[in-house]
Amino acid sequence: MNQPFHCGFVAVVGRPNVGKSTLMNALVGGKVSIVSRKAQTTRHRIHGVYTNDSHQFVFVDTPGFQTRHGGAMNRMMNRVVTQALADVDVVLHVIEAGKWSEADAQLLPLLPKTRPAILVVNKVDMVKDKSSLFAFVEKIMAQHAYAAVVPISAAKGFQLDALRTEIARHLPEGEPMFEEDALTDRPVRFIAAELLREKIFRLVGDELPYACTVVIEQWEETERGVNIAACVLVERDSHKPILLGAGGGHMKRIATEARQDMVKLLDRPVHLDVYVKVRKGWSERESALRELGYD
Ligand SMILES: Nc1nc2c(ncn2[C@@H]2O[C@H](COP(=O)(O)OP(=O)(O)OP(=O)(O)O)[C@@H](O)[C@H]2O)c(=O)[nH]1
Repeated sequence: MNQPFHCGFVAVVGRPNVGKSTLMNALVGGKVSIVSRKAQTTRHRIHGVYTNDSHQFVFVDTPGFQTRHGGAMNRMMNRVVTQALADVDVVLHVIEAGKWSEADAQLLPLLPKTRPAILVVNKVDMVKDKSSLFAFVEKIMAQHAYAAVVPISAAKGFQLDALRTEIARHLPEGEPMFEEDALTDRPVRFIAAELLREKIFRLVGDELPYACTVVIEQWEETERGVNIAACVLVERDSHKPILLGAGGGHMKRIATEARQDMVKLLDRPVHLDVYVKVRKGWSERESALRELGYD
């Protein structure tokens, strides 16, 4: 007799920069959520989907939970985290091996009491003395009734099968929700916008990316390929020249690298035009955020 199929939602939470996006991409096996060295590059809930013979895992990536900075943007981000946890089958609480901070502890009260949470200790490749991890993990396990603890390295692909097996134990019986080869339920144009935003994060100085968002203004599929017009919204007039760089050189490099990724994503030639517009105070106005698609 065939085994029943299992399918469920898996939330990935953790303070900024612990490696949530890297982990989700490694588990799903495709580039879905953007990865960057800077904190808080993920503003959206993103579903990544992984399907094998017996299980479908639907991953929910969340923004880094944080309380350090005020503002409408952060209130909204923390609300997204809470919402993401309310309706899932299992939660992965991702932390960094050997590093437990106040920001990690602040997530504990948000972990659902009625749903299993797995403590995922990432970046174990960075720890020389692995035996030191026992005492580290023990202290954290005492603070929440975790269903399991799995040490991993998302970047090196270490112990990912063990983690999948542990997650699978908590997925309920049910038919698959997505096509077998689906990576994400987000439209490709959203991912294309994220690819451009990722390049801004990688190539522009420290503060500016936090004041940027990307809106895809035009998306035209032709026989020759896809024509895309993207607009980068910035907070202040002074941001514009920084983003553009001397003679527009900076933006040219950002657009070139983003276009190369878009070609890979769409598997077709891409023509990309990028504009920069100033829209004052966009990150402070929740209504403006909604308008721009940050629900
Ligand atoms: N050494 C090591 N570095 C890792 C590992 N996993 C992730 N990283 C690095 O940690 C940094 C942050 O990774 P992200 O995946 O962007 O972290 P995140 O938690 O999604 O960050 P936010 O979007 O800010 O919440 C990146 O530079 C990754 O390359 C790992 O297993 N080992």
